[in-house]
Amino acid sequence: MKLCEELRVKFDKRSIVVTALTGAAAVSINGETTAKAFAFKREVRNELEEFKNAYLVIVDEVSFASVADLQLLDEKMKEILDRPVEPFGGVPIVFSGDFTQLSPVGGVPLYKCDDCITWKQLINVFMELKVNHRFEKDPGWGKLLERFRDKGPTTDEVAIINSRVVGSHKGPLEKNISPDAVYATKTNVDRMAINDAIFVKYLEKTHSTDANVQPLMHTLCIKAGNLRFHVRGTRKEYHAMEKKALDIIYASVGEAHVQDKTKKYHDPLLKLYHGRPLCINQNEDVSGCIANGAMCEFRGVKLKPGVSITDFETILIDGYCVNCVCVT
Ligand SMILES: Nc1ncnc2c1ncn2[C@@H]1O[C@H](COP(=O)(O)OP(=O)(O)OP(=O)(O)O)[C@@H](O)[C@H]1O
Repeated sequence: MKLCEELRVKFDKRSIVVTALTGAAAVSINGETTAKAFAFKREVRNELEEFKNAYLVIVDEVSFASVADLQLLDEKMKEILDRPVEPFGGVPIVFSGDFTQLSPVGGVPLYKCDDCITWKQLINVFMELKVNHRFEKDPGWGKLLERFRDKGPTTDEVAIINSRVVGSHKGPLEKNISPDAVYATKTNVDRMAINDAIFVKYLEKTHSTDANVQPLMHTLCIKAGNLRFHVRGTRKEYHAMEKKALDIIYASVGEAHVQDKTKKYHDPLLKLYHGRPLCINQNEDVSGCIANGAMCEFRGVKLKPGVSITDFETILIDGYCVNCVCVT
């Protein structure tokens, strides 16, 4: 920016359009999602003025882009920049990413389509970064992961990886693991089980099993109040559930199982305490870091008008008394 000032070249917030395919990736580079910057989900308004000084676009985590995404980017950039013939509206793009990481959800990955002109014919420079800075303090582990990525691990390497599994007979003890360690799970059901176990451990340390002791206010469960079941064979018939069925759902069913009509997942019983790490699941304000996949921590809830703490009920979780509020 300083250099542009010196050269008297206009530099504004659209001179370099910093984007990433996912909200979480966009947050980590102080950018926005590619979809938001280039109107993937809406009509193009008159945005030429805003983008007239754009001379570079960055699209990070390109492995998440499908062939359709790239074609849409090409179309939208042509339309926004009012240059319908020039590929991507004539603005150079830097795509960065690693195709051995995650692929697009429900689309064809770019490397699988030979007819994708926007990808196969328009890329004119390819740079591979070969220095791995991430593992500077543990180069042996870095090399092992590199081989894992390229060819798959050897038998000896599998043994080394397994020796680091927490809870295994050879691996480190749970008490020696840093409190900010994160779990990697294969499925959402595994994630739910770990989250529930962490919550119960927290209750063991902080809560009472005595019904006469007032539950602590730093912990709160939020219960979905309008759970109904869909009558099989009908399109729109829903029935209320009996208390017994509801209790089973609150106790044993989680966000990985419950979808609403719009296919969004919901936890029937959200278990929260002050400081609990959470993952945001919507792109609310990507430039303000409130983006899908970004981490945050629970500080408190804003009750709806007309609801107060006198509406809290006490529920039992593994025998511990916990505050709960119902949302409908
Ligand atoms: N040139 C460099 N000198 C020193 N450290 C660096 C350099 N480049 C990157 N790093 C460090 O290496 C780590 C990984 O960098 P970065 O997140 O940019 O890599 P990446 O390839 O984009 O990773 P990902 O695959 O997760 O997107 C970071 O901790 C970063 O600070």
